[in-house]
Order: sequence, then structure tokens, then C-alpha cells
Amino acid sequence: MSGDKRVHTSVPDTETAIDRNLPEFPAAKPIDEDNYFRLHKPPPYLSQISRDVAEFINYHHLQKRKIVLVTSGGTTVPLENNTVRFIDNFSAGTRGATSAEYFLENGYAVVFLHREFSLLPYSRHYSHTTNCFLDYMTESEDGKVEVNAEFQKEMIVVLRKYRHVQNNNLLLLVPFTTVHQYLFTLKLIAQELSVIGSDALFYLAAAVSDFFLPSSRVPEHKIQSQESGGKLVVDLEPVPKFLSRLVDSWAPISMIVSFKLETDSSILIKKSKGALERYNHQLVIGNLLQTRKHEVVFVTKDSERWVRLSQDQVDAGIDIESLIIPEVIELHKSSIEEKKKMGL
Ligand SMILES: CC(C)(COP(=O)(O)O)[C@@H](O)C(=O)NCCC(=O)N[C@@H](CSSC[C@H](N)C(=O)O)C(=O)O
Repeated sequence: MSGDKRVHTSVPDTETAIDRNLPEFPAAKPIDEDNYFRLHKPPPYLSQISRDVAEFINYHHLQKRKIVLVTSGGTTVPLENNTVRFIDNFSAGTRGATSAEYFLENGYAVVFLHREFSLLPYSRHYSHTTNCFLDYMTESEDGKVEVNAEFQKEMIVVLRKYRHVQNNNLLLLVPFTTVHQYLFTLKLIAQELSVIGSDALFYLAAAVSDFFLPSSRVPEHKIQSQESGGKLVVDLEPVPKFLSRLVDSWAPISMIVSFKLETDSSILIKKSKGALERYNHQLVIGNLLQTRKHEVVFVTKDSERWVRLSQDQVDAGIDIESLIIPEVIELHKSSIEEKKKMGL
């Protein structure tokens, strides 16, 4: 549906973005991991997820299929246990959901660790926000719901891909909402995936909170505005940077790709290289909030290379993930060969 005339309010005003020149928090150490997971209760549903993930991994590993964990969407930091207010991280889930589709089309099985109710592979094309599915429908003469003739061609392609993925059990949807749920689930899935070693790929597109409220300081009920003189003062702690534990301990043989999100182009590559040096993983994909849908930069230990859509590709509605994913898959293939040479 071109020529969208609607007002959009979800694009942040980057002029007021926080100063990202502040030094990064240190990578998490084993003691940080022990403290965090000991002091916070695991989500009550974790054992169910563990069973589902183990079954999914086993099913695909037997078929020698590579598996990618795609994380997608933003994590929340609740300010009350009976949550009325929370701090959210910006992410619609487009990067993750679109990337998952291209991994699936390239033969991967996908564990999709996503913010509940954010965009999902395939249904993202007709979600309530982008293209309301009702706009694609008409009522036939005998009162039946039908898809408009003009959309049949486009929709049958998406529907066939969606059905193929469903019928072959290629996509496992695992939700999160809070940063705690995300971190507990990320650790669990990483440790389950570590059994398939270099055939597992981690593609961390989720926007993870940098700060959180330790559970010991979260009030049970809605904070009353007349308390503390009508102000709401929140004292947050930095979220341990568990990417280091993922690399060093949870899935040490797997290839790990993280995303670096900035709004200031002058620090993007420096920050991406900083993340690579700090966590010692294989690839950081840097992207700017303002241009993330048509350009990204691949930063490895010894290179930085922009991947961009041409104006014609932008006009044709090509997804930049159609360029990103094949490049990531090539790097994963090389990583697997390297690990096999090392006997891993
Ligand atoms: C979120 C977006 C921009 C996609 O947007 P939508 O298409 O609207 O969903 C994604 O491309 C991205 O940059 N994701 C990463 C964003 C992010 O928060 N990255 C962190 C590093 S990864 S989060 C920290 C890591 N899990 C750890 O524990 O150390 C950063 O920039 O600092």
C-alpha cells in the first residue's frame, strides 16, 4: 500500500537521543552471572521452553540442519511487580522477523526469541500496523470473505512459505517481555544449542535493556504519584553485559553475531569495534536508527564493510535483510570449516 499519508509517532526524535559517548559497561564476569541468576527468580515457564527447545534441536540436528537463534524486539524493565509502568527498548521486531524469513529460505531452522506481540515472520507483511489484513479483503456476492484480486499474487507467495515452514516444523517461537525473561531464556537456549557446536548460529537483533531495577527494589503495587513529593525517582542498575558469557561459556563453539544500534554516525564503527574487542565474538552489524532499513555495516576483527540497498532496491521495496543474511551465512560456513579443522 504505497503513499502512506498516516501520521507516525513511533519514530524517536534523534536530536534528543542519549549521549552514547559514555564509556561502555564492562563485559560480565562469571561472578556477575552467578549473582544475577541467583538473585532473580527464573520465569515459571522455563522448563516448558527447555523441553520445546531440546525437542526442536534434536529434530533438526538429526536431519543435519543448521539452527539459528534469532532474537528480536525490545526488552522491558518493569517498575512495579504488578506492572503498570515499565521502561521499554525501541524495536518493532522488523529486523528479527525479516531476517528469520531469509534464514528459513536458506535452509536454516530458526528459534525465534522475540518480544511477545512484536512482528513475526510472514505475518509481519499483514500486521495491524503495516498493512491491515482487512484492507486486503472483500465480500463476494454470496457473502463470503475473499482476498482482493490485486493482492492474490503477492499473498499466495507469503502463504506458501508460511505453510511450508509450519508443515516442516522449521520455526520455534519463544516469547519474552522483560529483560529478566530474555536473559534467563537466552542462557537456557544457548546452553541447549551448544550441543550442536559450530552448526549453531546466534543472531542477536533484540534491543536489550542497558539498565534494570533489581527485583529486591521493585514495589509490589502501582507506585502512587503523591508518594515522594509527587516525583518518580528511579534508581537503576546496569544490566550485566552477558554477551561475554554467551561467547565464553554458554555457546563457546558457535558463531555469534550482535547488532550495535547508534543514532550518531560518527561513533557507530568505533562502538561496533569496541563491542567486538570487549566480547571477542565474530561479527558486529552496526546500524543507525535513522537508516537501519537500507544500510548496515559489517564489522569484523579486521574489516568494516557497508552493505546498502541502492535507491532502485529501496523503491522496489527490497528488504536489506535479503543482502545481510546471505553474507552472514557465508561467514557461518567459513566459521564451521575453521572449527572442524580445529577438531571442534
Ligand atoms: C533494534 C534494531 C535497530 C532493529 O529495529 P526493528 O527492526 O525496529 O526491530 C536492530 O537492528 C538492532 O540494532 N538491535 C540491537 C540493538 C541493541 O540494543 N544493541 C545493543 C547491544 S546488544 S544488547 C546487549 C547484549 N545482549 C549483552 O548482553 O551484552 C547496543 O547497541 O548496545
